[in-house]
Amino acid sequence: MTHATHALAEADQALITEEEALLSRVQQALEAARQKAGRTQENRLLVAQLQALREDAATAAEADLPHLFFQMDQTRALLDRQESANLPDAQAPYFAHLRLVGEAGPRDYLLGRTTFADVGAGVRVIDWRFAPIARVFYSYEEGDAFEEQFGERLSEGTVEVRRLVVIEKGVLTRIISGARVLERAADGTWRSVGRDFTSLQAGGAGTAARPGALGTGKGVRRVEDVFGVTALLDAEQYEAVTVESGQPLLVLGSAGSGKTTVALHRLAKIAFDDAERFPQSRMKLIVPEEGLARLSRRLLAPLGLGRVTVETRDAWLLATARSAFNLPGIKLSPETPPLAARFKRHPALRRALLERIGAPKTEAGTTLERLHRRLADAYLDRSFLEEVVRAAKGELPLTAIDEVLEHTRLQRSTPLSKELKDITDPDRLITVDGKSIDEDTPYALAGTVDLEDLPILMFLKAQQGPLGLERLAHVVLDEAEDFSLFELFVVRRLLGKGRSCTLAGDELQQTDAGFAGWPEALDELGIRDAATCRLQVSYRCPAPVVELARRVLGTQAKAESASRPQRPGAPVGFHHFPVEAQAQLFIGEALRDLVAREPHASVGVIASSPESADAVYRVVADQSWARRVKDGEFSFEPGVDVTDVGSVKGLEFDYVILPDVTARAWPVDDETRRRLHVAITRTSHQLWVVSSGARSHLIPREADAAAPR
Ligand SMILES: Nc1ncnc2c1ncn2[C@@H]1O[C@H](COP(=O)(O)OP(=O)(O)OP(=O)(O)O)[C@@H](O)[C@H]1O
Repeated sequence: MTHATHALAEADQALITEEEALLSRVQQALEAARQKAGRTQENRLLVAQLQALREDAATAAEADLPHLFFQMDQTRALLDRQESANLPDAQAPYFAHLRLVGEAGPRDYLLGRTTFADVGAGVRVIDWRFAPIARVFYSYEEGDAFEEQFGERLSEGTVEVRRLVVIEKGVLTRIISGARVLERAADGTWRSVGRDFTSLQAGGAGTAARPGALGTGKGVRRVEDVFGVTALLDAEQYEAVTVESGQPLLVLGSAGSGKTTVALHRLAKIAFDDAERFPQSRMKLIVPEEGLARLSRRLLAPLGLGRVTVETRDAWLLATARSAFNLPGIKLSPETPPLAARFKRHPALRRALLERIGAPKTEAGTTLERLHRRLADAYLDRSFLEEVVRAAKGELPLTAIDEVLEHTRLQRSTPLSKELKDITDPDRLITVDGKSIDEDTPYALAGTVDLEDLPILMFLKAQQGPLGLERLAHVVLDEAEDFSLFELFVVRRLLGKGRSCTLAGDELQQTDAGFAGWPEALDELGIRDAATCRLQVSYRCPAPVVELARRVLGTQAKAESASRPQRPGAPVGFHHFPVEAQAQLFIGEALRDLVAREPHASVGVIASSPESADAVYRVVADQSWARRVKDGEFSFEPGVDVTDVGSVKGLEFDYVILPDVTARAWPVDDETRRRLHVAITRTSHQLWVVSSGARSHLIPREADAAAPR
């Protein structure tokens, strides 16, 4: 490969030549290995089979051809898979180059996802999960002296070369060595560019960004870097990833500091180190929202963890309760009133309940029906409810009491079908619009159980004996601040004595009631001795976004827990309009313009509520790139997702627009502060805050001065 290398220093050119020669050597060695694998017994059979099918096809009747072609395709796919099994992907075989100089002289190592060696050719690709080479890569800089235990012996030396390399479709396109970044353009020429992690990730050219204009050039083109963030883990993240597999781990850090990244890479490392003890089928990731569940599945697959189950908290609770109570189905209430839900998740209830109800005396008393009746008796006891609200010390309003009482009464009432049992004509039990007679009436609640009650019922059952659940080898709870003590109690039962788990969380992103504090959470899980790490760098959000997010939190923001932004970035755009319709039209225009300029960008329009999201969506509904995302059903394709703050935990978008930052939608209270903070911190490149009428008082005053209109 030859290049015009204008404006490149000699040293840069030498570096490129060296890396290209290395890649070429690896590709040749891989090709040789592939061919050798192709000559194995099994492959010979497949090749023979393919040949026979080809001969059949030459003489077959036309009607038989589709079937024969199908078989040929399948055999060819099998052959491909066999040949490349356990070999690195030749299109992107590694993501880093390390040269260590020790007693035995210099030695090159390449870090990738699959180990491969051809010593004769001087090629050593090492799986990133393989210590100690990986430890040297993640923990030392170029030029550092290192000292690590390599098996039995202590190895010392210097890190002569530590480079990140991006290989796309078999072609080397970027080399990052310390502060030096070299990039290959589409025409094959190389140039030297400044170091910017975001350009590494998104591949954007980067243009001067102003608050009044949406777009920074980051979504112009897309780079499918198969190794993604694995190559970029910092030393402290790697330290957390490599915490011993049996040890419980709590990963803390502010929004976008890489908590999910660490938790998922830890899973990959554990599965690699001890596949027998930690088979994927016995590891589970539980997250509070559907959107994050979908994202996590996408992130797990390239880490080789496609068989780890990812469940939302609600789906997990229902499946676990069905199994604990041995029931094929549980009739859930369509929705728990917000204050009743908050009451049932509060730590004060966890403390008061056992005293009130006590353990069931016999196994017969542990059916869901009987336990639910006893629980409902407690919920119908006003003095008990008052005691819990008092113990909550202001975190539960007094009005929660009446809401719990009323809701429980409806749930314990006699179903309408029983009251109307004398009516024998089934048609008379259907309304004119075809619905069942109790649908959309308070009677629909009769005989139902709230989702929030499921962990409580399992907690009560467990006081009598085991829950009979299948044990898990490792559990990851992401957004762990959204799990109640009762839910953590059930997780503890799933883990049994193993205790191997990873909690990733940030108390400042707590959006579901019930967080008791980290010491209490660890106590409930029986892992008070968990290793704890606090991630220090905020990778997702540029500095202006981090600053706004901090200010929105008000006094809840704690200096000691703040991660520092890793890069500057576009200023936040504040846009205020007299009326809502103007704001919406403005957003519609800006989106059209942005998508035309940056077709590969991901944009999140994050409203305060589903209703508000519906209203904004109307202005772009006719555009093919606009999606109204409900219930977390994100596709993660380029384009615009119009959604609400209740669906975006753990997600990120290149551009975020908050379309309705009004005083009514975002009032001043601690919970709203945290919700707005979550919405703001979804931004990876640029944020716009749009308001109309009276702007939310959560937005600092100086924003007026910064506003471009
Ligand atoms: N060391 C790193 N270098 C560069 N980018 C990183 C690094 N670690 C994580 N990232 C990127 O930062 C973004 C945020 O990471 P991640 O989602 O893991 O953070 P989080 O702390 O779980 O966020 P949230 O609090 O919103 O759930 C992702 O795009 C991730 O790929």
